[in-house]
Amino acid sequence: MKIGIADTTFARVDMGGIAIDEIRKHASVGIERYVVPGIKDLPVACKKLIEERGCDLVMALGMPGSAEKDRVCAHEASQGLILCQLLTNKHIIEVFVHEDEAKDAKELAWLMEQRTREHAVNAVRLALRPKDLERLAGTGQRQGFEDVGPARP
Ligand SMILES: Cc1nc2c(=O)[nH]c(=O)nc-2n(C[C@H](O)[C@H](O)[C@H](O)CO)c1C
Repeated sequence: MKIGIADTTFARVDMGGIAIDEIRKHASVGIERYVVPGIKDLPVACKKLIEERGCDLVMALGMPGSAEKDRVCAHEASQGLILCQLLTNKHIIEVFVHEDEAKDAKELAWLMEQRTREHAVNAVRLALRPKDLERLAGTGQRQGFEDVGPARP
């Protein structure tokens, strides 16, 4: 089992390093890292991690900025990542933290780390322990900020 980590230099936090640190706490798997300039470069990095470097699942980590052009960029990158999943039949866990989700740089750093770590656990579950995800179905999990919990009638 090999997990790929694709991340960017545009991000203001070392999301790839954090993801690798978290994965190593939960599983003994091979890890391949591929760093690109920005989120629009992630789809091909993921495809290469899967097709050329033998990854079974990839995490795509990035930080869209707060300008309108960055939001468009994030949407385009997401579409590329979805297409890559369909072309390769492998999961890509997209971990995007929009810069304006946080009120300041301190909260941004916290959110980027928290969301990355929680999705790294999801990546391990998806790759190795799918039953763990089944147990969490419908429980209102969120990555980063608080879970919202299940809705009750
Ligand atoms: C406008 C823009 N916004 C972002 C962004 O919010 N986050 C990010 O990671 N990268 C951005 N980029 C860079 C592109 O994703 C890409 O790296 C370049 O267009 C080079 O292919 C661009 C060009």
